[in-house]
Amino acid sequence: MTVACDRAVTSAGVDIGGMILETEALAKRYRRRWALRDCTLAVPEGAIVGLVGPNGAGKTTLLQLIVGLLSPTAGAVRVLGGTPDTAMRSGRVGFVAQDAPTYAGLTVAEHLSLLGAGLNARRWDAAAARERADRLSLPLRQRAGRLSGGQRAQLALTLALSKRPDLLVLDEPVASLDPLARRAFLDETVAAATTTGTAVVLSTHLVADLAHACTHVVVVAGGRVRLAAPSPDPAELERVVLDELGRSA
Ligand SMILES: Nc1ncnc2c1ncn2[C@@H]1O[C@H](COP(=O)(O)OP(=O)(O)OP(=O)(O)O)[C@@H](O)[C@H]1O
Repeated sequence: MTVACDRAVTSAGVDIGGMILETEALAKRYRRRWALRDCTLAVPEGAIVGLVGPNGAGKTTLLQLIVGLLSPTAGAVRVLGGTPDTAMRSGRVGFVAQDAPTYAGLTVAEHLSLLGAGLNARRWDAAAARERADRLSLPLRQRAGRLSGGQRAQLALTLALSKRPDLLVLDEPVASLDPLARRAFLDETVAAATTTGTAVVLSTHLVADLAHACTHVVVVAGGRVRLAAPSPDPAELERVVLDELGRSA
């Protein structure tokens, strides 16, 4: 499916130079089953794209193609003008997977000191990482394996945000956060997009979150993009998304 809208998504064949992320007829098949088909998107600097769709729709598949954890069966994905692998190696992409992986044997402080600086020393904002960890009362001396699910997610998000990435890719980042933490995290995401131009692609089942933070919404169902458009008015968003999902059910 090729879709068009003013900023985040353009038609195939249109000059979309300068985009942080582009996918062109991107597709992934597992054996005989297509998990994602014909996905064409273009995401510019500063856009926050909310990816929504039912279980098994293809959201994680799309995000993993973007960060190079999966290879396309067909089509192409370009991140920061190059391949996902090159972009990931550059340290300019922050990625938090669905299960917010951390190193169980390392403490919070060790994550911040060893991993953070190791990811990309030039961009790593150690002060911001420490300030965020303190603000969230993450226990610095505790091993990640002993953190709660929400604390582990917050640690992974702290690492990703403090890299000051050009692209932030988040697979259900707020699922395990309490409501206040969710709202605060979304505010931080908006701040990163507006102040440093970070482009964000995040999947969520919480449509209300899209209204709060996202500039664009992409609805995926059955492995196909059903809607890709600027976020409608917050009051309208839930109805638009549910209508689209209802049509594709
Ligand atoms: N490794 C795999 N092998 C075979 N099929 C897979 C594999 N990973 C995902 N799939 C299938 O691909 C489809 C899309 O899965 P995906 O995980 O991308 O969905 P999702 O939208 O992220 O779902 P959820 O909201 O439940 O996390 C599903 O039908 C799933 O069963």
